[in-house]
Amino acid sequence: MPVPPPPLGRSALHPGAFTGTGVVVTGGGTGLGRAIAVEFARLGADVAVLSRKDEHLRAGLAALAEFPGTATAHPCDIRDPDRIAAALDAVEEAFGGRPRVLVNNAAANFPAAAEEMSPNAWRTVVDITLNGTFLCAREFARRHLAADTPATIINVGASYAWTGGPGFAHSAAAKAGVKNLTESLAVEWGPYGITVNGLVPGMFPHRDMTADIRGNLDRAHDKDDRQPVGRVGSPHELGWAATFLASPYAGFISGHTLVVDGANWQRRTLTNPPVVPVREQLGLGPH
Ligand SMILES: CCCCCCCCCCC/C=C/C(=O)SCCNC(=O)CCNC(=O)[C@H](O)C(C)(C)COP(=O)(O)OP(=O)(O)OC[C@H]1O[C@@H](n2cnc3c(N)ncnc32)[C@H](O)[C@@H]1OP(=O)(O)O
Ligand SMILES: NC(=O)C1=CN([C@@H]2O[C@H](COP(=O)(O)OP(=O)(O)OC[C@H]3O[C@@H](n4cnc5c(N)ncnc54)[C@H](OP(=O)(O)O)[C@@H]3O)[C@@H](O)[C@H]2O)C=CC1
Repeated sequence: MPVPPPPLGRSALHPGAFTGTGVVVTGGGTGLGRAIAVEFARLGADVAVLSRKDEHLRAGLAALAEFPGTATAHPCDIRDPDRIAAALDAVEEAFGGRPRVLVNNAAANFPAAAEEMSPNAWRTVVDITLNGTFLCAREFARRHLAADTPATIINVGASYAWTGGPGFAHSAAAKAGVKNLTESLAVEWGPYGITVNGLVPGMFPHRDMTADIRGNLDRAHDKDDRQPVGRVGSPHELGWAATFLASPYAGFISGHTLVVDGANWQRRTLTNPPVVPVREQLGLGPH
């Protein structure tokens, strides 16, 4: 029997747990990033949203408006190290100090058969998802290393980092890189008080999903029944996991990637459903 989560608005951590703490969420104006930003704000954090599009920056600010902490939003393409540095300067000015938490949530993805993918399509997804994550982590950590202040980084991943992602070869390879990067950085920066963890969402439908990913998911009308725990996730559950990982109660957790997916990715048998070639899944004709 599926067990529903506590409702939106509840939290395991105590009210005010993040009061006075600055949190940066890349891609925090939409979908899961916004849900993560909101759960930090609910616990009193000052929250900064970084993303490219004005409409997403405004959506992030609107979602954060009801909470007491400072909310700020800054245009930034995470592929550009100079723009990341400028955005973090602006965040520090808005907060009156360095943010202690970075959530590397922004990513890029679209379904494509590997043989149809243009070199630029591959580069774009890897550049945003893996290189952008590294560049944000690097700039954020350099500031804390220079100031000798503790910090925590959460890198949002995907479970096809372990399994491969047919139809999403670029994103799966980039997310595998993100998981591996998480492990390297946790060891490199641990001695300086910086923890680095990964956070992997499973099936969390939300209204900001890009049309082609939603289109793929919408083909299954019984999504709850397809999850081992009998239901899909609610975005605020991912926010709870992020706030836990950034809390003092997770201070001894570093280099770990936490999968929040109701055990869906471990669901394999020797007789999986019949193989449907990716071209067929994507509605492409023969080669
Ligand atoms: C088949 C099985 C179905 C199973 C379904 C399960 C799916 C689960 C997956 C869950 C795991 C991960 C999820 C996510 O990561 S969700 C996050 C997705 N969100 C976003 O991607 C938001 C941001 N995205 C974007 O901004 C754009 O979509 C883009 C990634 C394209 C980046 O924008 P940018 O402006 O920088 O790039 P361009 O538009 O200039 O495009 C660059 C090249 O990429 C080619 N391209 C773009 N879209 C497609 C497409 N849909 N198909 C093929 N190629 C594409 C584009 O043509 C450019 O290449 P060229 O210059 O060679 O033309
Ligand atoms: N939805 C799901 O079921 C799953 C999601 N994930 C992961 O969860 C995270 C959030 O996904 P989700 O909320 O669904 O996706 P969304 O498409 O809603 O959000 C992606 C965000 O990334 C931002 N972004 C994209 N490119 C850049 C860039 N170059 N610079 C700055 N910001 C950028 C976008 O903002 P803007 O366009 O304004 O730049 C957008 O807000 C991602 O890391 C994704 O890979 C993993 C597994 C499953």
